[in-house]
Amino acid sequence: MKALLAFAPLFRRRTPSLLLALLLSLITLLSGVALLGTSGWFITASALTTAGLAFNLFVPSAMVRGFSFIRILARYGERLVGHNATLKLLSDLRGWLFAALFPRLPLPDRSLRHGDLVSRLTADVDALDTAFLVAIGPLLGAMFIGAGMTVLMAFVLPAAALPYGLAMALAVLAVPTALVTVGRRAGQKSVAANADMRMGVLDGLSGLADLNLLGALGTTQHRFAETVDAAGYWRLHLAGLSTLGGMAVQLLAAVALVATLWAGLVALDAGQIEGPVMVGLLLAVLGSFEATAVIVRSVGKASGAMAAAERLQALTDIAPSVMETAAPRDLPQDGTIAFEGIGFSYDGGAPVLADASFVVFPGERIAIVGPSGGGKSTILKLLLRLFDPQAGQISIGGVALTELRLADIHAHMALLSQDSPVFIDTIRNNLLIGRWDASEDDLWSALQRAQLDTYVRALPKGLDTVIGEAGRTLSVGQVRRLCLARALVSNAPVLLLDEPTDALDRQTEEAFMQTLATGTDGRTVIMVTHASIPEGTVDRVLTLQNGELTVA
Ligand SMILES: Nc1ncnc2c1ncn2[C@@H]1O[C@H](COP(=O)(O)OP(=O)(O)OP(=O)(O)O)[C@@H](O)[C@H]1O
Repeated sequence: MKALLAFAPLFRRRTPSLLLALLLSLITLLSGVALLGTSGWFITASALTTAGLAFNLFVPSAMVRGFSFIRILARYGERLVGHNATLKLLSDLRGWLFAALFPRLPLPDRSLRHGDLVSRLTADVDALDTAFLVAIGPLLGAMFIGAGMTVLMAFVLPAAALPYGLAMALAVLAVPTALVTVGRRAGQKSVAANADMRMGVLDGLSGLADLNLLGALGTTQHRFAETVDAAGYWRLHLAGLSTLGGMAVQLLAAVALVATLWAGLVALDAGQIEGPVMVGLLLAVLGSFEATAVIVRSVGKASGAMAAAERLQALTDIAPSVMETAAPRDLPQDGTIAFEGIGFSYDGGAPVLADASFVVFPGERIAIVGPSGGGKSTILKLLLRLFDPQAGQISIGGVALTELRLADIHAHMALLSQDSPVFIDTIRNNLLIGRWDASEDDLWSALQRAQLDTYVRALPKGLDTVIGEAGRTLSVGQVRRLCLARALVSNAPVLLLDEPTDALDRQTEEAFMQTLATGTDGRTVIMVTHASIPEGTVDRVLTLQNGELTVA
């Protein structure tokens, strides 16, 4: 519940629409109760009146028609306004989540696998955005109807007011509270099992070929079946609780009905109430309990929403790997990058860098070589300020990275990482991510420097060819070259290239090195590589060994 309350500010932003939806839902419920009450009174009164001569048929029949008309319109309006507010809430929640997520990337928690993150980004957000519509709204509506009916009873049939009020309070407050308390664990387990199921599907699909080749498909299927069984078990558990809750509410409705009938008959005998009014009241009592049936159905959703809120909140508990400075300085004109006495280890583990230093002047091209796992890619991550070093300082033009805006640092340096992604989109749009206002000529020039222009020109749709998920319609080497072209399209004065020639054949690798020597338009280049570097490609080669950098 505390986690759910943490999202109150987001709900508050949509207060007017949510209040309107609540008002319309109240009108729907009230007209439903009034419709039943009036019908009961009308039918009984006309049956009791001889030949209907002394009874005015027109007023009650107009009321019945009026209430049913109001009910239809109010329900339609409630759905329209409520769903509109929910969709807006959905976009607010997604915005909140991405804003919370970005400063925490790359996530340190390795247990948070891709599928689990997808689950949080989709199912958990969905469970939370409908919390008002399916849980909070109906609960408030039923409370209002219950209170209103109790007041009405106090005037018309005082003896039934107390039992009715008690039964209603139990149905609206005690039953849902008990269900939420008892169903809390099942709600959490159900949300977690659903997330596991989603992870199983995503992992299974992406690793299907390997699992097949390794003969591990059976084991994976078996594990997936267990996850599905667990999800089914907890869902059944929640459904069972919901059924029990429904039974409890029906029982309370029966108690309220019998108490009203009892008190009504006594009052009728004493001449304190008229027969048609008593029948109308009885039907209104039945109608008012309809509002509580929705709550019971919603309790499962409410438990799910609470568990989802906890899982989303847990993301914000992860400390961001770097903190943005409160008073940032502007990027200096001088683009000299200084890496001075850097000591770094991941999460307090073994040191990756120890007293590593180098300086790159604007327009210089340097290569960093060294053994695998030595920390070369880590240097690029530190330059982008994805992590802060524990010792030493990294600066641009004499200003420490910690004093600059993260957005400025990221605009200043374009990265081609070992796992740079391509998106299910056209080649053009994949390139435009580098610079959204790049011209057609800029795109072709970058493709040519990345040695991909001949291939793209031969495609029937050229730049507008859609590449599949994760670039499936391209070879690994072509994906690398496309990502390289994207980095070249960007206007960033510094290019950080992590194994840019990885997966390229010898000929393309040599051509790329040539491009690097002549086609980087005077930009600063810091390249991490295992490839052999032809003479004249870079100004300096640094070797990273045992956490220290030396000139090769
Ligand atoms: N996010 C991370 N969390 C914890 N340890 C990490 C992380 N990233 C890298 N490491 C570890 O830090 C060390 C240096 O990794 P890094 O990727 O910088 O090496 P590298 O020299 O680029 O290797 P390669 O040439 O194989 O790409 C390795 O031991 C690696 O396991």
